[in-house]
Parts: sequence; structure tokens; C-alpha cells
Amino acid sequence: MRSGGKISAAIGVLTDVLERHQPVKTAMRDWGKSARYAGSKDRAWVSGLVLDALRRKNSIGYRMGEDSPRALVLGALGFAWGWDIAQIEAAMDDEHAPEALTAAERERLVGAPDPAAPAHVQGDFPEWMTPMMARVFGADAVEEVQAMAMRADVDLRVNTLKVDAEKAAFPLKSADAEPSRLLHNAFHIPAKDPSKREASLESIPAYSKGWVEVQDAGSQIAAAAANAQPGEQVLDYCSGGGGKTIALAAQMKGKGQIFAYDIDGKRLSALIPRLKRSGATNVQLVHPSEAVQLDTLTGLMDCVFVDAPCTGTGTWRRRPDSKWRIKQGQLEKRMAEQTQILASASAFVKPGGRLVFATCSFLMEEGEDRVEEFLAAHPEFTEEDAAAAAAASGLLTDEGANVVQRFRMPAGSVRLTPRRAGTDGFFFAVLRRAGADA
Ligand SMILES: C[S@@+](CC[C@H](N)C(=O)[O-])C[C@H]1O[C@@H](n2cnc3c(N)ncnc32)[C@H](O)[C@@H]1O
Repeated sequence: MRSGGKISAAIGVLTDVLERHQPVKTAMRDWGKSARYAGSKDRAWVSGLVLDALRRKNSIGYRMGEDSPRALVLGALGFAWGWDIAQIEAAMDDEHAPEALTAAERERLVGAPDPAAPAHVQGDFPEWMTPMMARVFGADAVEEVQAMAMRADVDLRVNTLKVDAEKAAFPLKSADAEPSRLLHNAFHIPAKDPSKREASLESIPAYSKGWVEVQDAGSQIAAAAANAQPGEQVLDYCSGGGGKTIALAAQMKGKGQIFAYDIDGKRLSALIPRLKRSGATNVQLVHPSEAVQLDTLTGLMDCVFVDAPCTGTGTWRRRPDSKWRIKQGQLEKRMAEQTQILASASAFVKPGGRLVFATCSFLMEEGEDRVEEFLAAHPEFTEEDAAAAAAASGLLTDEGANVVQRFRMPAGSVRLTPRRAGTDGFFFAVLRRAGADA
């Protein structure tokens, strides 16, 4: 496909996302069905442009003077992809391209950004979140959130149940993977340019053999804060897709027991093939219909890991459409769930054991606010240094340990962000239950 046709396609897909409220994946799939002539390279180009337009929807709309799908796509070409006006005009000179640029569009595309634009425009976040951004990031709010409008890198966790980092390195070269600067058993693939064809990760045998898992470095570091030891009893209380479960299994070198629980039985079942692929043999699934089985674990766990449901603000780089869908009411609902989940999960921690609370959100409302509230109601728990716990796992490089230490809050929890650490936004805290076994 030539660029003009792909620009038209991107406008169509973005229209479905913004006006028909479809997720990007669904809108792309529907377009792909109607455009059988489009190859994988064309699809990557179109979805890359749509995602970049969404990542910067406010700032592009502001500069273009309107936020129609057409304006956003043209603006993404100019301001995110760096196309000059001649390049855009040349692409529009095609029978499949949208109508030629208007004089007003041309003027907007060559105009400079307005340094006095409001914070939610410069930082590309929903306006109603302005007080929350100011609360968590202070004077750095715009820069912090701007970093969440960049494309995300891909991080891989080496599955040490199967292979070591040295052995995994060679086959990963073809995917341009380089050793992570933050974690020992991890690799990092810089964000791809969607206008270029790249080898897909899934086509690498090391991936299909279960040698590596795709897992953001922030998520890996949060899992490291559990510092799960071989032989321990661990409950992964919000196991979901199992990303943390298998990271915990690797920390425990297959020894001891992990109980994987989730309120959503379907998600839990999807974990079975993933566990098989990972070679983790010490994981027992606790289905929500088997409440009795869960009850037997009360007060017995060395560690309970709570990767709580949240707004997912920390993943805006990967799912920019979710940024514009989030509403105040959803945030409040997630906060109430987190409160309830922390209280329920804490009952499984044995005296002296630890409760790890993590969210892929950078909002204080889904981080330290929930921890403070929990501690006020559960004086038998005290907060520990989460950065030290992550470092004690031995999984962090010196640089990784320094980064985590730098972004540890006075009470002990850690908040990572794309700007601070190059990771997704992540919050994690370690809470210890008082007891003779501590
Ligand atoms: C952030 S996701 C977990 C992701 C997962 N730990 C991973 O690393 O792939 C949150 C999970 O919490 C589950 N959940 C929501 N409410 C819950 C509850 N009350 N009790 C247990 N799990 C719950 C959701 O079904 C969802 O799978």
C-alpha cells in the first residue's frame, strides 16, 4: 500500500476508536478484514500512526485547532513522525488518499507548539486528572506525563526455570534485544518504528520454547519486591494472566508452593498453558468456586502478592486509547476494590509474613493512599522498604537497585514511571505482619 491509502485507513480506524468507542485492536481487526490487500507491514504502519495520534491527542488537537480523526492523523504525521509539509502533501497526491490539505491545515502543520498551552494539553492527559497529576508529580507533571505519550520499549524476562541469561542472549539477537540495564535476567528491545518492517518476537524459537516472557521491567521489579524464597508458601491473590505468578515461581526456583487465585475463573484457566510453557511445576490454581480451598490458607502464607485491579494509567504508552476512556467513577470503583482486596488478602499472611501491594498505576489514589488506609485499619502490619526488598532478591543490577532506591518514598513504597526508570508506571509497597516468626 502507498502512504495515501494508509493515511485514509488510519483516519477510518481512528474514527472507529473515537466516535464508535471501539478498542484499537478491534478497529484494526475490522479494517484488516475489509482490506485483505494490506500486508503485515501496512497494518503495523496504520496501527502505529493511530496509536501515536492517540498518545498525543490533546496536544495534536490543540495545534491543529480541532480534534477530528483527520486532524489528529495529519498532526501525528507532522508532529509525532516528523514528516514535513512537502512529504505530507506528496502522500496526499494519490487516488486512495484523503482530500488534499486545506490552507488552514497547511498553516497549522507548520506552526510551532504553544508553550503556554494548559498542562493537560502539553502533557496529553484528561483535563479532570490535572489535580491528581499535580499532586503526584508536582512541577514535573507535564514532563512525567509527556514521557507516557512515547512508544513503549519491550522487556523480556528470562525464564530461569528453563535457561540462563547467557544462553538466552544469542537467539534474542535477531530481535535486537540487549541486556536490561535494570535487571540481571532480562532483555530490552527498544521501541520499534512502525513505518519499518521488523522481525516479530513470536517468530523467535527462544520465545516459543518458553525461554523468555514478555514482561515490562516495572512489573518484573514489582515482582522482585516479593523476594520469594525457595521453599516458601506464596499466594498470588490477583493472579490474572499469571505474569507475576511465573516470575514468583522462578524466584522460588520451583521449590515451595505458589497458590494462584483470581476472582475471574476464566483468566485463571488461561494460566494453565502459560504455566506449562514456563515449566513452573509448583503452582496450584485456586479457583474462585473453591472458596473452601482458599480458606484453608488463612494465616499460613509467607508472602501474599496483590497485583490489584487498577485504572492502568501506568500502561498508557501501550494502550493510549484507555487514557481517554478513563472516568472519575472508574477510578473510585478501583480504589474501593483495592481497599477490599487488601483487607481480604491480608488474612492469608502468617505472623511475620509479608503482603506486597502493586498497581500498574502512578496515581497516589491507587498507591500510598490505599496503603495508608490499610495500615490505619490493620495496626498489625507495618510498611517496610520496598526498594531494599527488591534489591535483596538479587534480581536487580546495581543500576536497577539505584533507580529503585531513588524513587522510594519516605514511607518505603516505590513509584516507577517511564520518565524515571524507562518502565511502565508502577507502584509497589511491602507490608510486614507482626509476629514471632518475623
Ligand atoms: C492487574 S490484574 C493482575 C495481573 C496479573 N497479576 C499478571 O501479572 O498478569 C488484576 C486481577 O485482579 C483480579 N481481581 C479483581 N477483583 C478481585 C478480587 N476481589 N479478588 C481477587 N482477584 C480480583 C482481576 O480479575 C485481574 O485478573
